[in-house]
Parts: sequence; C-alpha cells; structure tokens
Amino acid sequence: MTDTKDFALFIDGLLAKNCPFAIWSVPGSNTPEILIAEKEGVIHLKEFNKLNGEEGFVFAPYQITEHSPLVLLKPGIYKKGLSEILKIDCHSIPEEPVKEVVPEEPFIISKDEYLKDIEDTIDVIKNTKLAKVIVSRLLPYNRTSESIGEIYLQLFQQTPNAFVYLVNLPANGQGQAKAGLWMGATPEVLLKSEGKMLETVSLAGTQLRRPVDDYSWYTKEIEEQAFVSRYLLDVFYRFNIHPYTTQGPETLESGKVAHLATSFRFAAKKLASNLGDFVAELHPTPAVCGYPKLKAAKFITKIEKHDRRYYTGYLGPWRLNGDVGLFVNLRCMEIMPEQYILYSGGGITSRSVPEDEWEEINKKATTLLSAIEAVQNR
Ligand SMILES: C=C(O[C@H]1C=CC=C(C(=O)O)[C@@H]1O)C(=O)O
Repeated sequence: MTDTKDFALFIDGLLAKNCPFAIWSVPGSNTPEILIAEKEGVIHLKEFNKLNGEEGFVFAPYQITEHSPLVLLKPGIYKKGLSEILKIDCHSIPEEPVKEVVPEEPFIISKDEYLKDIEDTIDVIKNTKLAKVIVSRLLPYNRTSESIGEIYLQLFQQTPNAFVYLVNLPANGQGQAKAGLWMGATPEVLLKSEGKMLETVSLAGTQLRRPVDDYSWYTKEIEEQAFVSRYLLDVFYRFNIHPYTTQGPETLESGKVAHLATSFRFAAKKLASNLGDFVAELHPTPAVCGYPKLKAAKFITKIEKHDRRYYTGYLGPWRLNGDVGLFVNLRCMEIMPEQYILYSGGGITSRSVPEDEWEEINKKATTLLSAIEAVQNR
C-alpha cells in the first residue's frame, strides 16, 4: 500500500519535472515499467514505416501531422517493477522549463448531433460500398487539483486486463510540437512478441460486461469483428505470412465492456527485416478506421469535426530489450490544464442502431471516468 502511494507521488514528481517519459503495464501483469528519455532522446519520425531498425517506446498518432507527430522515446532510464522504479532518484532528473502552449478548444458535439451523424453514416453504408466505419466523439470532463499519479494508480488497479499507460511528451525548447500528456487503458493488441512468435489480434463488437461469462453475440458484432480479421489476413497475404495459428473469436472483457477477439500467431522470423513496414500496413485496422480502409478513412475526415490526434493511434515498447508490445490507443484521454478530453468511438455498420451506439461510446468512456471519479470523490 505504501509502495503504491509512493508510486503516485513519484509520478506527480516526474510530471513536475516536465520531462518526457512513458509508464505502462501490460494486460494481466501488475508490474509497471517506465522509460524516461533524455531531451535529445525524443525523436519525431516522418512516416509510419520509419520504425524499422529503431528501439524505444513508440507513441503514434492516428495520422501523422505537424500537430501530432509520430514519437519515439529512446531509452534513457528504463526500469521494470515497482520497487526498481521507486529507486529512481527524481533529483537526478533535470527539470525542463515549461513552455506555455494555449490548448486548442476541443470540438464537442451534442448527443443530437452525434445521433444525426450516425443516421447519416448508416445511410451512406446502405447506399455505397462502405461496409463499416468507426465514428468517434470527444467527452470533456472537469479537471481540478487532483493528483494525476493517483488517477493512474486507480486505472492500473481497476483495469488489470488492459495495457494501462501514462505518456508525457511536453513541448521542448527545440520547437518540436508537443504530443502532450495522455493516459489510457486499452485492451487491443496491435502487435506483440512472445519469444520467437508474434501475435496480432482482431478486436471488435462490444457489449456490457456481465457478472458471469455467458455472452451471446449478435450478427452485427460478429460481422464487424469479421471485417477486422479479414483485413488482417489481407495484410498477412501481402507479407507472405504463412503458416499462422488462430484462436477465437472469443470474448475478451475489459473495463465495463466485453469484445469479440481473434488472435493470430506466426513466427517472428517472417518479418525479421521489415517489421516496421508490417506495422505501418496494419495501422489503422478496421477496428478503428473501417472497411474498405481507404473509403472509411475518407469518410472519417468528413464526418468527424475533431482531430483524433493519438486516439486510435498505437503505442508501446518497440524492440525494447528485444520485445515488441504495441497496443491500439483506445479508452484514452488527453490531460489538459483544466479538463480531461476523453475519446470514444464505435464501429458503425448497416445494422447499427444510433441510440445503442450512443450508449456504447459512453460505456467505453467509463473505464477512465471511474478512475477520475474515484480520486475526485475522495
Ligand atoms: C473504437 C473503439 O473501440 C474499438 C475496439 C473494440 C470494439 C469496437 C466496437 O465495438 O465498435 C471498436 O472497434 C473505442 O473504444 O473508441
């Protein structure tokens, strides 16, 4: 208990230093890891496929823009395990000057506007070749003086089956854009190594979590998840990945919701020289963009008035000590000076019901809201 309290204090201490770092824990583990980069160790990569040959912690946006660069944190200090992390001497970390950046006003739509967007989306799907598209919305939540370290700790304790993270990428003196301060708890694996094997997962379809594991899935959810699996197999074909094993679709619970998931595993040696290209091709999958991919991406730029920034991008260790652990950035928020901006979206198909989609995106947001509220209501 004291250790976890110290952990929250340690995180707040690091944030006060304004230094670039990532803290994370992988699903099913209660072992946090940390990478603190030196100022010169924050690299902006120009394209998604520039990860070949790099090593560190990746924080990738949905789309690379000047405002939302693809960031690689090069290992400066790397530690695994609470007691190792707490041995880091915060005093030895140089304090960076805070560069005041006026935050852009987030574009928030009302429930009625959201429902209208979903009706329009369903119409387009019924009348064109677009089969599935993910439509998202921002949810603002008031930030007061509560500790960010405490909120992270809550999220870490409440969502053990997710990749829980806190990433701080402040603006630096070299005129680099800032990615900002982000927190999340995502269940979606993009690409993960396990010994000599690699795993990617197709995840989609959502329902409320049940007290007992007696889920039954409807055609809408089975179809929307199948689009993701089909797309992954297209990418496998292009990269000549064969043989592979599959497991699922099966139910995967995370936070207050459950999804359908199929896992695909294959030998890592298939991608020994072009793993970065493979990730660049996988992203964004139809779990966060849609199907067919290009039509869906185009539709998203028309229907969504907000910038997704790092939501539906991906993040995680990249060849760090030989391991890859990339997750899709879902159930996440950007932490602004006076508010939290939560991002939540859902897959729309011809079978979608607008009011159900509204409930789904709000339910997904409860993963973060319950951590914030637990700290605010103390
Ligand atoms: C886009 C999100 O979730 C995706 C992942 C799992 C299930 C999804 C769904 O049922 O719509 C989404 O494809 C989100 O949480 O914002």
